[in-house]
Amino acid sequence: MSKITALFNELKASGKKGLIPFITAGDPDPKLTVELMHALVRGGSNVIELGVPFSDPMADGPVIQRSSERALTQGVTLRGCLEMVKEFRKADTATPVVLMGYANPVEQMGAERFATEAKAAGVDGVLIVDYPPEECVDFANQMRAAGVDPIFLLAPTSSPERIKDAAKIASGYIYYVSMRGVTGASHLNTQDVASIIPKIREATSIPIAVGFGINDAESARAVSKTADAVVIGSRIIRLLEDSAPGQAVQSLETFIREIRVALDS
Ligand SMILES: O=P(O)(O)OC[C@@H](O)[C@@H](O)c1c[nH]c2ccccc12
Repeated sequence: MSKITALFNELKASGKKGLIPFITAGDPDPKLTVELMHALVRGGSNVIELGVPFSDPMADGPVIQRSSERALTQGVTLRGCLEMVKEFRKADTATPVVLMGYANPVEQMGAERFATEAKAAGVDGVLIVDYPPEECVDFANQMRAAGVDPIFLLAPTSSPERIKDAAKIASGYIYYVSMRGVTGASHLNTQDVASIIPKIREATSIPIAVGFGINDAESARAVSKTADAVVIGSRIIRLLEDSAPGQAVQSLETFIREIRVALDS
């Protein structure tokens, strides 16, 4: 059983919901990423979604675009991201890490090689934004063969066929994007989310994480009523942008703890 699956089983058994924060590898400073990852865990995160910076992140809003640019300016590559996971694993072998990114860097490395190197570095899951489930059966199988969970996105616009395709090939969890548009939007409608999740559950028993537009304790708690886990990205990146130098790690831990408390209450 994969580490991600085991984690969701544990959460379910204890009646808890998963907290999945997103940070971009290398932002604000490549030297800080591993420390930020540990702060996320101390605050009560269950899975870390680590973004591989990319020059043309079409699914991302301005906040994560800026974050990606800052990381790229400092020379962060896919290999560099894998090095960071390796470094993180020296002190934390338990917390699942999901690498999130776009197809281009993965294709440059080659999917097979990527799968092996990701696994060797300690990556547990991969989410490639521009890989739709129906076109990625081989990719999903390659990842699974290497022991890495392939995670796919579903959206309000996903057809019943696509939901079925994703259910067939995904493992770990399915990522339901709460709304149309890009990351960092501010018009989350938790009622809409609540009405679609049962439809996905009809097609699959894989846990469902929901992201896009969750930016505080209240929205996290509301979404967690129907989802198995919540993903928070842009709000965290903004918090890192706004932190005084030297304060980022502590502010992040404090913010995550606040969300943890809300999810558990
Ligand atoms: O930023 P938000 O609205 O909190 O959404 C999560 C999101 O940032 C993270 O999961 C993510 C970052 N880039 C993505 C691209 C596609 C899907 C998801 C993502």
